[in-house]
Amino acid sequence: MLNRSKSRLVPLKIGACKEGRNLQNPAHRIILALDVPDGKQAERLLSVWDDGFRPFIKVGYQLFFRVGPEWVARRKEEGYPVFLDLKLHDIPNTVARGIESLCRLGVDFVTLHASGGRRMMEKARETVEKEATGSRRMKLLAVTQLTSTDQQMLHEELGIGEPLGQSVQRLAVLAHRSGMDGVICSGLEVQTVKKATSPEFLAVTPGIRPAGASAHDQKRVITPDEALKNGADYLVIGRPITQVPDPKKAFQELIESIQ
Ligand SMILES: O=c1ccn([C@@H]2O[C@H](COP(=O)(O)O)[C@@H](O)[C@H]2O)c(=O)[nH]1
Repeated sequence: MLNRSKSRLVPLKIGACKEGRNLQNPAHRIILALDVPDGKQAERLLSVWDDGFRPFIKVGYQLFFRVGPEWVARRKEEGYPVFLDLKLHDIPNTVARGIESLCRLGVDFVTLHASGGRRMMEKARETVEKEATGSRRMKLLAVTQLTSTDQQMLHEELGIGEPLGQSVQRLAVLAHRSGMDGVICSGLEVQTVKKATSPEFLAVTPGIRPAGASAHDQKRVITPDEALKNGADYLVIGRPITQVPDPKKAFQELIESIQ
């Protein structure tokens, strides 16, 4: 439960996060994107793991705008590691104040756009430091270029002239220098990102597709196995698990493909 004894929500005990999870276990490297319309459907999906296993869950716009922070806080209370994928992007002060509110939920990861710039990211980092409880601090991940962006879109729609790989690398370096804990990038770019920053700098990779699966709207896709071989720390996977008749089986097959 949320502790409301003071005037604000007190962070809940963390069930698991990178430090608390055994990353030798491939199941702990998968982050399940809970892109479903409401809390009931999300809970039904999570209930397939009736053996006590708590997958790392990612809550994005669709679910968060429907269920709100209390639902997220409850999942933390139940022991789910939580990645809140809100991709914050605004003036530094507004992002910092938003981060301040999110820190109270005790979630593990939050995203913001690296293209918001150095000052925005630095202020976000200062805020999570200030709000940290004990050794526990929410981690900040900066989105480099969305995995739905390809070279043509980068040039023609976003007006960015540099090659896509170079843009990802440049934003990753900026994020690293601005105090971020890691980036969101494609599994195709992990080696470049780690080389340009540090091996400890987290590479969290969406756009994961088992061989032969539909890419949907993703452009820079890679198989789970290849992403891990490239050094990805976590694989974000949604539709290949959530949009199939047997999500537990799909999850299990993904794990087997990377073991
Ligand atoms: O660059 C990005 C940043 C975030 N995402 C999110 O990851 C999942 C991917 O879902 P799939 O169904 O496996 O494609 C989704 O929630 C995105 O919002 C991303 O794909 N790319």
